[in-house]
Amino acid sequence: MLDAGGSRRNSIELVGTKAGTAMPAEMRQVLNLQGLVPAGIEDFTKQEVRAFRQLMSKTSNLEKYEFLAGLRCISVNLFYRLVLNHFKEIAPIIYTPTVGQACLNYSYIYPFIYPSKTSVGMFITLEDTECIEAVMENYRNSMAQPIDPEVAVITDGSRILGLGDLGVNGMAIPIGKLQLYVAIAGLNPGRTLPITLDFGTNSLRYQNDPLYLGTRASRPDDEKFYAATDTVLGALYREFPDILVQFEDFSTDHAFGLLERWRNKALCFNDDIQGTGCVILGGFISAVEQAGIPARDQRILFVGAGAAGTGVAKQLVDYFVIDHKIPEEEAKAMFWFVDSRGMVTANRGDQLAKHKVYFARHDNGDTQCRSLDDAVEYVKPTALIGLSTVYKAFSEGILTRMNDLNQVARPIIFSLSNPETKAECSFEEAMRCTDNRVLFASGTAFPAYTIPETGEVKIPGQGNNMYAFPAIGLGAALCKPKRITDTMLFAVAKALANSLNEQERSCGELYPRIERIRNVAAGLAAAFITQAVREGLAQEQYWVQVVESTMPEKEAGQTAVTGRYTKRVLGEVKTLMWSPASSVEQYIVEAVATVNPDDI
Ligand SMILES: O=C([O-])CC(=O)C(=O)O
Ligand SMILES: [Mg+2]
Repeated sequence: MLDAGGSRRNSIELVGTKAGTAMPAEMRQVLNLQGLVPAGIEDFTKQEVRAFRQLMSKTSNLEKYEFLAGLRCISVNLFYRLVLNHFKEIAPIIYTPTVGQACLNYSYIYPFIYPSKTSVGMFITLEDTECIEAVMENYRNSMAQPIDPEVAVITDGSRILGLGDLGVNGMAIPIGKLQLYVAIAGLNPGRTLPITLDFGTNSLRYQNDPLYLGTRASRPDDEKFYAATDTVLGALYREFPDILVQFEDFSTDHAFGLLERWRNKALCFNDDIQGTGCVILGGFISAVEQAGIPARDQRILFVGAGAAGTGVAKQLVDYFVIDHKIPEEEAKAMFWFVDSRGMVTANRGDQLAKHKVYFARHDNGDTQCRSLDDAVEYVKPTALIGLSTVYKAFSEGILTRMNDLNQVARPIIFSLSNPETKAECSFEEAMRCTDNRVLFASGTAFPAYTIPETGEVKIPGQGNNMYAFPAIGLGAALCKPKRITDTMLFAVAKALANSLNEQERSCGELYPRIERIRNVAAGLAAAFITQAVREGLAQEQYWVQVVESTMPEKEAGQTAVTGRYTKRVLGEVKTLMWSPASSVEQYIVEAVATVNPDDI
């Protein structure tokens, strides 16, 4: 007879690598399945080929998303095998940009799953916060494997990508982010925990939608919001003391508020402020190096002054201060902001939100630029960074003007808003309007562009935080720092800029190619760990020893950390972690290792 734990184990194996048509004859016999499955006994590879064919036969990306979500409920292993072997094709489905559509439709496409078998994650209402320990316990009991989650991605759905308040429908975001943790950082799926705080939505459309899955109420005021999130986070850290919490897609004020409240007392970071900041800084460093003018001559105009915008700009200021020895006031003066009311100045006559004050211009005299066109004329920027969620905010006129203004240096244009329907401009537009001279990065994935005259194929940089968060999470999961500091994130950004290979650099690219993302993430995680040890914040003794024994030669240290990690994964904790640096074959070896036919 099987106890509860036994039947849980059983369900893992049935969805494991020997499931369905891959089940060996003996297993079919034991389970009395003769005559109930086709005769062919296949290997996992064939199942994968069939699944990929079925995926590709779907006509829309949303259908592909639904297919993959369903597949994941049936076979976690097959799902991840597909994701890993076809990462380039599948990442834009399970993640940006299709995940945006998935969020908009989440209440319609919610898969029919049985949470007692395959938990999607936690949906926590305000009422649930009153019995939060029971919620944690329920989650623990629902897990397929009796292991603690290592990373939680948490949202309240109040600012999903650039799509606004989507309430509980935002759950597709933590799910997608954590799938990338598995695919890029090698985390065990069972160690990932998506959480949506279903505290209501201010969208009347959803409140009145009969199929809406969440709480039909307006959002609580700040006092209630912070009290409830404190309750949830407190319980989460009590239940899983080592867990890393990634805050995701909270509205701007709460994004800053939660980060301030928690960053110094627990292991957490905000992906939209710090993760995005890291990636943009990494790409920006590469762009500044390739632009053709001294770094201190950059004039940087930010369009959009929300959480992401000012967070990113602060990190860029640090870069100029630390790497180029420019005094902070001078570095700050290299930045201008435009928001919905025009250029952000100290004297434009409105009460500036707290996070904008640092960057408000004081040197504009009577000039107030109300439009982006005016600001471009006034600032004469060398770099234009869009985090505005205003679709096509970078008009052809603005892009052409950037080209005219930057005939000596190559213009830097980052169109970072997400998803594509919010992007400030496309790669193609930026290329066409700048005689193909642009140094470009975007938040969403744009297709490659073929220069008509030469036939040369150019690849746009995807300045998406997926280059950072899996690496930060992996680094944190391994060395368990007491907290995450700005300097640790700075180390990740620098490592990202340094990760470009010769070929990528010579093509004017700003980010490593997506095909290399697993190896790149391992290097970034190593940089994170090295810095955490340097700051005395790493708690996992093993890592402290490894890193300290290789300091101060940073490069050598990084290699050593990555190498030891692989060894550790395969040797000591193989069922708990999958190596980010390992090949797909090794990954599969790990997956197979979790299957134990004797338990059936
Ligand atoms: O999810 C993404 O692609 C990037 C991101 O964090 C956001 O736009 O909020
Ligand atoms: Mg986000």
